[in-house]
Amino acid sequence: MAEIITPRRFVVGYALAPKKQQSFIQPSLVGLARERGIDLVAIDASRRLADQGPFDCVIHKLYGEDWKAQLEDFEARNPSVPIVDPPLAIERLHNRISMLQVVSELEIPQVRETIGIPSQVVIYDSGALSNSGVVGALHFPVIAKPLVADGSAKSHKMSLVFHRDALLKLKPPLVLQEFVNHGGVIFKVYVVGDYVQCVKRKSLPDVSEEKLECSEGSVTFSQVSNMTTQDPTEVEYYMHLNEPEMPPLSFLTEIARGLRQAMGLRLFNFDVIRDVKIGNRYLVIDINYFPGYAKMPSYEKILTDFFWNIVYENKEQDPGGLAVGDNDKESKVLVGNHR
Ligand SMILES: Nc1ncnc2c1ncn2[C@@H]1O[C@H](COP(=O)(O)OP(=O)(O)OP(=O)(O)O)[C@@H](O)[C@H]1O
Ligand SMILES: O=P(O)(O)O[C@H]1[C@H](OP(=O)(O)O)[C@@H](OP(=O)(O)O)[C@@H](O)[C@@H](O)[C@@H]1OP(=O)(O)O
Ligand SMILES: [Mg+2]
Ligand SMILES: [Mg+2]
Repeated sequence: MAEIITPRRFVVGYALAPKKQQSFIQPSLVGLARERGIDLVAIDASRRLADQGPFDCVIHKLYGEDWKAQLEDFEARNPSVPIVDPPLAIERLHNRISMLQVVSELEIPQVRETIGIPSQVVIYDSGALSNSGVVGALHFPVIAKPLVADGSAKSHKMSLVFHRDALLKLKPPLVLQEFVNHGGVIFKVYVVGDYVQCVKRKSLPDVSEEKLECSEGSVTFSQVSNMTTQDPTEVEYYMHLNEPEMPPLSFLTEIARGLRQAMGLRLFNFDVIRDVKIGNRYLVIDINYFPGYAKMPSYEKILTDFFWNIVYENKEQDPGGLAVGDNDKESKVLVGNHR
């Protein structure tokens, strides 16, 4: 009698905060993954991880020592199950200094375009805010960013500071980063393993020397690139978003590859601005772990391919089952507008 071989199914366990789960785990993603033999299963973070599963891969974006300990325990018991990504590697992105350090250390060809980070200083205590030795070399305006980037609303609250005296009311620990005029547009570069996609987003408008002189103190803002508006006066602004040229794809791909390797991370995005004074000078200003992928066109296919590659590569040698779907290992790059 002929033997019936049932295609092997894989389970990707996900541990995400409720808001992230709602935006990322869309029925369209769950459905496409299911068709390719991958079941996405929620992990209950309030229960012991090692008691859940079995999983062929774990993806996660949760903070705190408890969760880290859960992952360590799980890894010790299931050494062959990939955890995407290692908590230690993710932690580098929870501090805005260590986050950008890796950009300064990138070793990529910089022939026509160059990459760097804005000048910045870290401030641990209020005294340093009035210390010329610390803030004296900064060119204003500057952006004051909370040092810690832990996903809280507080960690996204920033101030654009026009003059030195306005620094005194800020609450350390923070990073003072020079504001670089960049034409009001940022490029968000999404990385999913080998895959790279760049979208344009709204940013803060440029600050002219005249505006700097007549502006007082500072203004606060939060997550400006995620803001949508109904205001008709901004319609014109949005139309201009289509105008700026994208950075060259090959250049962004090189940066993405360099960052991926240096950080040991597969799921992240980075924000890039182009210095208006030096047209081919690009600056990385932010790197985010497991960003809002659902805002990326075709995210379902991109993420399903990613999961498939991980579980298939891991189980290729496994005699216990037969995998389904196609294994597309090619690195892809796509450029488009924010949907
Ligand atoms: N050095 C800079 N020069 C000019 N604009 C900047 C600079 N740093 C930040 N910005 C602007 O401020 C916004 C917020 O900064 P940043 O990306 O560091 O914050 P975030 O809260 O971590 O953002 P995200 O929501 O992407 O995590 C940027 O999207 C950009 O519009
Ligand atoms: O949902 P989360 O809480 O993870 O929010 C992340 C948000 O994704 P979302 O669009 O799904 O809200 C990201 O947006 P894009 O860069 O893709 O625009 C970015 O703002 C991250 O910094 C946020 O992560 P956090 O820094 O707060 O940890
Ligand atoms: Mg950002
Ligand atoms: Mg960020």
